[in-house]
Amino acid sequence: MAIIHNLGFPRIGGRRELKFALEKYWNGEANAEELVQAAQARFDDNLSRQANLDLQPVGDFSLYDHVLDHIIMFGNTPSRCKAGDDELHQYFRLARGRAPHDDVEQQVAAGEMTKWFDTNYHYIVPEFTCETSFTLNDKALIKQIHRARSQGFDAKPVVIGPLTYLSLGKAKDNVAPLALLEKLLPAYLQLLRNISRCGVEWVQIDEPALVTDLSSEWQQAYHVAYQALSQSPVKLLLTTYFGPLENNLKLATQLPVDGLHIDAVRARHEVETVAKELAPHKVLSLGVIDGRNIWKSDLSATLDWLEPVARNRGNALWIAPSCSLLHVPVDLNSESRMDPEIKSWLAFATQKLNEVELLGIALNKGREAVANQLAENREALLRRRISPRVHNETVRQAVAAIKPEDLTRHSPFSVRNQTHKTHLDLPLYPTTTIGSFPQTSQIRNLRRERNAGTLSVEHYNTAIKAIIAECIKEQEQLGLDVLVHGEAERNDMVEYFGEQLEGFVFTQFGWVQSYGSRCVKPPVIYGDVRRPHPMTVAWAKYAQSCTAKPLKGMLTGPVTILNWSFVRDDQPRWQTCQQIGLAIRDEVLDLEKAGISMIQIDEAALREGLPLRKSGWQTYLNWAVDAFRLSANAVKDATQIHTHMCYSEFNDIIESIARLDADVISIETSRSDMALLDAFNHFDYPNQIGPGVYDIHSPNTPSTESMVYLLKQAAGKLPAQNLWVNPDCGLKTRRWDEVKPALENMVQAAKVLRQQVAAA
Ligand SMILES: Nc1nc2c(c(=O)[nH]1)N[C@@H](CNc1ccc(C(=O)N[C@@H](CCC(=O)N[C@@H](CCC(=O)N[C@@H](CCC(=O)O)C(=O)O)C(=O)O)C(=O)O)cc1)CN2
Ligand code: MET
Ligand SMILES: [Zn+2]
Repeated sequence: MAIIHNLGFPRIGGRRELKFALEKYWNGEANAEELVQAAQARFDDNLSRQANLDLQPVGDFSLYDHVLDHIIMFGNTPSRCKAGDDELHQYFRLARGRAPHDDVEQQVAAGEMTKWFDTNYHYIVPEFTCETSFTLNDKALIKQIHRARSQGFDAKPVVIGPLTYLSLGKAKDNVAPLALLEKLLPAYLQLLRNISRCGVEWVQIDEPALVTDLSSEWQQAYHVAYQALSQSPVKLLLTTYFGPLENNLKLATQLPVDGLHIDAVRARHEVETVAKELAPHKVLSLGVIDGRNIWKSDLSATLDWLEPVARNRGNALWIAPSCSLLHVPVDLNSESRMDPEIKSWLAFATQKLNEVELLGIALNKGREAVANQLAENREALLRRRISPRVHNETVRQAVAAIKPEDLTRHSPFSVRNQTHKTHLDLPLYPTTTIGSFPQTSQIRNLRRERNAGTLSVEHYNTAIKAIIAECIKEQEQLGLDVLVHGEAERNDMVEYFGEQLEGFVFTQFGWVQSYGSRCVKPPVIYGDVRRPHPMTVAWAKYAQSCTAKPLKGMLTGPVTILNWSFVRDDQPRWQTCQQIGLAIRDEVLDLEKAGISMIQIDEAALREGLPLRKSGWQTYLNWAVDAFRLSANAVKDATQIHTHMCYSEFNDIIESIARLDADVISIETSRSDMALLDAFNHFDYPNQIGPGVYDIHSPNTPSTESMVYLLKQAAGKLPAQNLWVNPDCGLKTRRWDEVKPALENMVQAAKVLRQQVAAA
């Protein structure tokens, strides 16, 4: 009998119930008890949606972030967050720099956030020092296990494994995270003992780091760790996902655990080898349904290869989605407005579990038992394959006509830079922002009413124009040098473009958690991409008409649109990216024609698209950078191209960053004390850079002094005439009463630096 299970379920809720509960709590509109109640309702609902599985994951649920939960669980909370002993307050201080009702003295620097492997999910980075020690505090997890079991579920706790946990963290001094393993293992062993006492048989221990490049030291540490954990009274399912094991395959199959889960979507080619290497008494869990995309699986094709594996493995075969379903929306059935043809090609989390269930029945009872469902599935896939809506000959021809010179600016940067100096008339340390200004509830309500049809498009547009005019006025009053229109008309920097491009569909409720309470609705790219009409030109023109200062046109780049969408799986990603690149190129040229002299093309997701293994990097970077260049480089010398990237660890890809050849790049650096600029320094990066001087993810106000300090650091690493002054990222998640004092201080910081240069 094959066992069916799941690795994790989205926790934010199909209607983002958890988001709204969190934000109410943070704003003081709800108390802790109400927050906990809302969270329990989500927890219960998630379990009931997984009732048909043999085992239900527990511990995948989290109030904010599951890595943060582990930081708390292992007593790894940084001391700055510990004022008072309220654990929930400590939790949110580390998450976002403050707890509800914290006064200024209690506010702290939030924990650094970074991307969870190659996803658009962000986790809070564990902090390690030589002093770090671990004390187990597993109340929260144990409570969840009891809650699930008391409702009759066969709870399978999900825990991040010790080595992945250590590899996710960051050393705050010269400690080597691996040196902490010895101190960490007793806490893990105690945790597993406590879990066992709840009556649990299996624990899913996640080690996705096993699909990344590991040094021999780290490989060796896996032996040490799992030898120690083999004393655990519960059975361990060592769980890997997001890619093939490659040179870690032998290691993973030999560790003394009771079972191994592999991503049989991204590592389909390793299934037979793993099945052979893994001792026959061990459980082999195959992640056969793609947890990273929203297409229906080809169930019959899966069964074709799965049945022989199942026959050989007997009772020791489990099946599941490839990874946690955190990265896909909850339920396709909520999409009442979606084109029915396209909808029939898709599966969200709930539907994916249904697919796992069907495969389980087919394996256990024979395909006849689900013959109708299999036939329906085949039919849907066939219709998708032959649908005329997927192919567009005009797009194919435009792509075929791309010439190498289309990717290159007319003149090199040094020449363009001179032109910009004469045309743009900017001070030293020019100040600007990254694009978005607060997305107030007024803006969101306008959009909701427009979507509901209770507000006409004209009225909506008029209202948004007024907001843009107001935003421009605020920026002028703040004394910023280069203005933006503020992105009020955009629901999201990717979805907004997806809604206007052919080849995309968008959802109503396809929410995916990005970090904490923040969600995105990734659009679905199902066909060839074409831009039927300009997407941003009218707004940019209007905004420029409101001011004599230069205004940056604001676009999202092809790589970021690709990486933050659900992408078609019937052609290589680079081809889709190239098509998007052409669409954005058209938009760039239309903006230029409309008199916009600075155009920012955000590539926030360039880095996160890197394959997990270094061996795949160069190929990706080649086509990704080319797609950006295709979109950006048709402009005249006089036009200044900006780009923006957040979470910018650039040391290892600086050559590709330089090859983008953007005139100005703004990057996230404030949480890392400008250390990220070293790459630009060592490389002698010639173009201009705006290192972010304050962290926009925290509601706290940055002081002028803190920003002067950071700018001086920057000026020590790069020539002052190349530096811009801007926040780390867009301001859409902040309130105006947070943004105004922060930008006031930022403009002041630039003035201080200019005065110091003048005095020198
Ligand atoms: N795609 C993407 N990925 C990204 C980023 C990004 O900006 N986009 N940035 C980084 C992550 N940062 C992020 C920062 C902010 C938000 C964010 O603010 N998301 C919004 C949703 C944005 C959205 O689509 N809003 C819609 C829906 C509005 C809405 O909720 N309407 C309510 C009205 C109530 C209200 O919000 O006041 C309703 O219909 O009930 C709109 O503006 O139209 C949120 O969670 O709140 C997400 C990610 C990295 N990955
Ligand atoms: N222009 C965008 C903004 O300011 C860039 C955000 S990068 C996640 O919101
Ligand atoms: Zn950003």
